[in-house]
Amino acid sequence: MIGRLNHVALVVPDLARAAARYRDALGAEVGPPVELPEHGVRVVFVTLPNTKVELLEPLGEGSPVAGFLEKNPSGGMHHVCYEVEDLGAARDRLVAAGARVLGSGEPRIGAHGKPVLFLHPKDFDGTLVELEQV
Ligand SMILES: CC[C@H](C(=O)O)C(=O)SCCNC(=O)CCNC(=O)[C@H](O)C(C)(C)COP(=O)(O)OP(=O)(O)OC[C@H]1O[C@@H](n2cnc3c(N)ncnc32)[C@H](O)[C@@H]1OP(=O)(O)O
Ligand SMILES: [Co+2]
Repeated sequence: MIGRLNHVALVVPDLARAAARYRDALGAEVGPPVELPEHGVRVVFVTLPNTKVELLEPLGEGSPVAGFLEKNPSGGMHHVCYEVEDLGAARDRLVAAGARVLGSGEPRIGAHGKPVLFLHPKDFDGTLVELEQV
């Protein structure tokens, strides 16, 4: 069911500083900051030859990553995103297996303009999993 690793997401305390570090120290291809108010994050995509890194910082009140940053003030790995061909079928299979789909359970449009869902970290050994339909 899951396919390619679409991205690894890192929450950082200072997005501009983290982006500069990836660009200047690591020589990576770093995009501009993008605000996603509907998801409560500001994001910078780092494009790698085989996947992407998503640098995230909280945006606005009630950001879903604010709690994570409070618990991890230096930042840390936040989630992984796997690609699936049929998000609805994936959701149904996961729910039938007892996994918890976060939010309303309905797909939302993510940062790449495609439908995404999140699965509770407690159901995947402490890792927040995002699924993106490709
Ligand atoms: C979609 C746009 C973009 C894209 O790629 O397209 C993004 O990826 S945006 C990413 C931001 N959006 C989300 O993360 C949405 C899904 N996340 C959530 O619904 C919450 O963050 C949730 C439910 C995972 C955690 O909620 P909260 O921060 O309020 O923490 P809790 O105290 O309720 O957590 C319960 C339990 O889970 C542990 N936890 C929390 N976050 C993570 C995490 N990222 N990785 C692993 N574990 C996590 C937390 O420590 C608690 O554990 P406990 O042992 O009970 O202390
Ligand atoms: Co993501």
